[in-house]
Amino acid sequence: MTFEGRPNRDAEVVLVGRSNVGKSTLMRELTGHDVTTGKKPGVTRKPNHFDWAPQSFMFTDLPGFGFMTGVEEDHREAIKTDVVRYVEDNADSILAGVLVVDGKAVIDIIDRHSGEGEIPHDVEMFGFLQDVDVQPIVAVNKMDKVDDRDERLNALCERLGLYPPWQQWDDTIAPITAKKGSIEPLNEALRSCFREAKRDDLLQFVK
Ligand SMILES: Nc1nc2c(ncn2[C@@H]2O[C@H](COP(=O)(O)OP(=O)(O)OP(=O)(O)O)[C@@H](O)[C@H]2O)c(=O)[nH]1
Ligand SMILES: [Mg+2]
Repeated sequence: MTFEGRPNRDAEVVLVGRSNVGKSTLMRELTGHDVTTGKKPGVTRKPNHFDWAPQSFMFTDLPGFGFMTGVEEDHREAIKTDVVRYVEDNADSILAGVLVVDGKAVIDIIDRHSGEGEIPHDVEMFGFLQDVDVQPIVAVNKMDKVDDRDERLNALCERLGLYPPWQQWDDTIAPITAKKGSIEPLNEALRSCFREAKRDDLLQFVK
């Protein structure tokens, strides 16, 4: 099963990340569209596309990978494979891959999965985006729950192979609180990405 029914757009920003990190909540903030969000992981099972006819641009909220209650291991792997394939197949039109992480939990999750021969999902996805030449932007969400902000963000940089301090990566590391609509660092990173790609026509899509 691969995702079907992708609208034909020549510029796209995708949201990827583990389940329950707040991708759909962020999507709602970015687009102003009502998106289904939920307390239970695994709410989004298929890509949600948000486009603006007649402009050839869309945001796509991809299903979460990683742990989901009530979802079999096989199915979880299948979702991840589909997400990877989606990004590979459409890499030419994807300007940025927004990797959404839970700022409170991400370090523990990465460290727990950093065993021998194991690459944590988030680290793997970050590297994968770079491999397929899609600009990675890490939206570090749920910052409202984080009190040691700088330490957290520096630790995340280290895990992703970026030299701290995090402040020098403001095109890549965007601390946000999607739930409260506080996403300006991400908007700024997206604007910078669009300018870099000589797509100033897309600036209208990030407030
Ligand atoms: N504290 C806090 N909670 C948030 C924030 N953003 C989202 N949440 C909550 O996190 C939960 C999951 O949000 P979703 O947007 O459904 O997460 P998702 O990544 O789309 O989840 P899947 O569709 O399962 O992959 C919800 O209970 C949200 O209210 C935030 O900035 N701060
Ligand atoms: Mg979702």
